[in-house]
Amino acid sequence: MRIGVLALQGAVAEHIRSIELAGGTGVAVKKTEQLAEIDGLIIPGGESTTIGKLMRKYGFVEAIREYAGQGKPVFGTCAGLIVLAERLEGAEEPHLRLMDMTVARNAFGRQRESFETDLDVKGIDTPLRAVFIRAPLIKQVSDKVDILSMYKGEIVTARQGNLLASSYHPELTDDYRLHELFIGMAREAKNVKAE
Ligand SMILES: NC(=O)CC[C@H](N)C(=O)O
Repeated sequence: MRIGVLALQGAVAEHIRSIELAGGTGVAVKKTEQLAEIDGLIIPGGESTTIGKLMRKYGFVEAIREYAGQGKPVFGTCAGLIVLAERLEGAEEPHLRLMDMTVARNAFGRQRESFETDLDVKGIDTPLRAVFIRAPLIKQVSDKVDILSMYKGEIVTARQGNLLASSYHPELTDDYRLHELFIGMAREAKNVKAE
């Protein structure tokens, strides 16, 4: 499976490394035309305001909405999760408005800016190592969204059909099982299309 990583800003090389560890081929996506050549897209962590601005500038908002609308898988991690949300808490403008959830940015406060933990994730048999960095939280989801993991009573991993989102960085450890799960989603989407 060829998995693209949106390469406008953020942790791009790290995601490509995890994709390759998980048995896929990682591609840095800098132009909208490249979406036609990939089986799934990851929107990395970084700074959602910057990623959102650059997405608008280079035509990615419409292009990714169309890509996801065709049933192709999209995975947002940390800032990427913020970018996927239908609603953001406060007065902030949402970006792609693809996943039916409300997200709070920088939800852990200053005292817990960054930390690592082991998370139980639906579909992964033993706890996943997760790195949280100025992480967002999913505050509310509609019934279209499947909750895959919680941390201290808060939602940190979710899936809505072909869309996957994590509050944390799954690409900063050697535990690439969430990438494996996403590659499985890409394989599934491709098979459905081929039938
Ligand atoms: N690690 C991250 O991606 C941090 C997200 C960042 N705090 C934001 O609001 O966009």
